[in-house]
Amino acid sequence: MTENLLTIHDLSVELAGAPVLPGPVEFQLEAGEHVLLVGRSGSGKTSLLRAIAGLVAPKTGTIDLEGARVSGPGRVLVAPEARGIGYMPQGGALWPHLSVTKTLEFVLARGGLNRSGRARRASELLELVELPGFESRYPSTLSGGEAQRVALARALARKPRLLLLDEPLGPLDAELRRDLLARLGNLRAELGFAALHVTHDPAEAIAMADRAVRLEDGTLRPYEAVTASAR
Ligand SMILES: Nc1ncnc2c1ncn2[C@@H]1O[C@H](COP(=O)(O)OP(=O)(O)OP(=O)(O)O)[C@@H](O)[C@H]1O
Repeated sequence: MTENLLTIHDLSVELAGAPVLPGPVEFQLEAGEHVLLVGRSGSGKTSLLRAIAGLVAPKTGTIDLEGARVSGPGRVLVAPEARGIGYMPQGGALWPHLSVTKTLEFVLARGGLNRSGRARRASELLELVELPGFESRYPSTLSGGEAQRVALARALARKPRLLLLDEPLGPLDAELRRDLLARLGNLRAELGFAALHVTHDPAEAIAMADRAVRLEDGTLRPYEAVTASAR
């Protein structure tokens, strides 16, 4: 039996008076499901992820996680760090002044782990993304693919039930894209998180996804064309 993880109803988002996600967005995600999110540049994909993460309050509508209301009109009811959500923003957005280990430990500290627990979990995470030995490296010294893997480790640090991926393959070359997609698929099989995955190239990722949806004119629709043709 499938278990509902995320329910979005009548959602719209405004920023400084601009309708960044006009809505109304209706969406449901099952536990463990991997859904691709496509849409033109500026259609509001990042704004949708930020609303789900709790980084921005809805203008209208509601967001529920496992049946509990986490956002309502004008209100973030559950803080981002208490949602059990991992967020990999566009471009990775690593913190330039923190080493790889400090980056992971910072996130883990907010999850309440003590010092030795943080160190242990940080090294487990680096094993997971196959970057042991990178502990004291700074973002400016990492390749694009290494930086994406650190961003993935950071998003997974607190064992999220939902991973939000905003174009995780970014400007990577074809080989690195395949490598990161395979890594994501393996991690999901092992850890069981659900994923909402923004991509400009759904054909590339559809094999690992359960379905695709398209954001257009402020609302979400099934994206059958790619789902059907790529299978
Ligand atoms: N802080 C802001 N203030 C005003 N408008 C904004 C702000 N942030 C984003 N927008 C606008 O909101 C719309 C949606 O932006 P969003 O980043 O959600 O789109 P997107 O679908 O993720 O785009 P892309 O594929 O290019 O990343 C865009 O028209 C953008 O210019």
